[in-house]
Amino acid sequence: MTRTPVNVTVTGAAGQIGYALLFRIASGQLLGADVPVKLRLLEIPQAVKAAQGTAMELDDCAFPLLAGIDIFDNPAEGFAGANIALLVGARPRTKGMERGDLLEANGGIFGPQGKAINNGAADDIRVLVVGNPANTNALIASAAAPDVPAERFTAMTRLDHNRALSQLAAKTGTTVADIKKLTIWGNHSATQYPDIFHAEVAGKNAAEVVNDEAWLADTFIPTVAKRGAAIIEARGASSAASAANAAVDHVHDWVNGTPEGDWTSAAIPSDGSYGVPEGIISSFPVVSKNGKWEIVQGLEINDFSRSRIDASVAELVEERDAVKGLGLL
Ligand SMILES: NC(=O)c1ccc[n+]([C@@H]2O[C@H](COP(=O)([O-])OP(=O)(O)OC[C@H]3O[C@@H](n4cnc5c(N)ncnc54)[C@H](O)[C@@H]3O)[C@@H](O)[C@H]2O)c1
Ligand SMILES: O=C(O)C[C@H](O)C(=O)O
Repeated sequence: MTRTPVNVTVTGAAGQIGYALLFRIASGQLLGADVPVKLRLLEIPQAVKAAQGTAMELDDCAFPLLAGIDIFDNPAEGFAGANIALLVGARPRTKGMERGDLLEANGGIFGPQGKAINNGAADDIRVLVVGNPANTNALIASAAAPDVPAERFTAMTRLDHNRALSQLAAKTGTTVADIKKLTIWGNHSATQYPDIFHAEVAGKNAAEVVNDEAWLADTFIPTVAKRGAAIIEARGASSAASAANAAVDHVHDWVNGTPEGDWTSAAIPSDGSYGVPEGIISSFPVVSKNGKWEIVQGLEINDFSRSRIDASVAELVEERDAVKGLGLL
């Protein structure tokens, strides 16, 4: 093995997404079958022992691409030299907690982590925030890292994208491989807007194939947008393997590029495209070229889509203003 290993930092490594994610990274699915990785696991002190247990299991898999595992309980060490950072660990909402409390608690995590990334990560650092509220946590981390280009901070809506692919395939009697150019717009929350107006099913316009606006408004959109809650209800815990899978998809495509003739969805800093205020970390239709996300331009947005994009973006603006009010930006 001649290539220098890529340093991948994973926060919340002892959590349930961490458990589903680390083995996929170590097996080569994140970056490619010829790319060695070094894992840097960041946890809170109380969870370090559990992270050590996971590291023992990683060792026991004897992954040829896994060049090392280190475990840390402080961000400065955890992000030192990181090329890829997956920010999974977050403060979950607990009983009686208001939205503002949640944003503040997460500010206490993502602010210091952003600062540590700013001070110690590698120059080519790429950050994916998975921990909720993911878009705004990414904004907080980015604001704390003024020396890192804002475009390197992204949040995950790939799980929503994958959920939408599956729902549309089921409705149209096709497979996800037949579907292209689907988009998730806005926030990774119940206001998100899964858009099929530019999507294709086996080469035909998806909205025309479906031809059922009631299904779109009353079944498809709420099913995708509330899927996270439905999984919590069914499993008694939030999605883990599917979230880990989406994180692998996001980083894989960011680094290696999206397939020709298709696009995906990712929450990236807005450049003002499609009327989304500049700087907000919002989900868009994106392609990755030469290791950079680019927003797909020139799509016509109909009234049905416009009102839904605007509603989700308004929620992101509210979250941004709330964290600004808390002095986190
Ligand atoms: N964006 C998405 O699509 C998506 C999907 C599913 C879950 N999520 C979110 O991902 C997050 C993690 O989910 P999970 O099921 O793995 O949760 P979990 O509770 O099983 O694990 C979270 C882990 O994070 C750790 N942690 C907490 N604070 C930390 C800090 N400051 N530094 C490092 N580690 C820290 C905890 O000790 C814990 O081990 C949650 O916020 C969840 O809502 C997002
Ligand atoms: O953890 C959650 O609240 C749900 C999660 O974001 C999901 O979409 O599955």
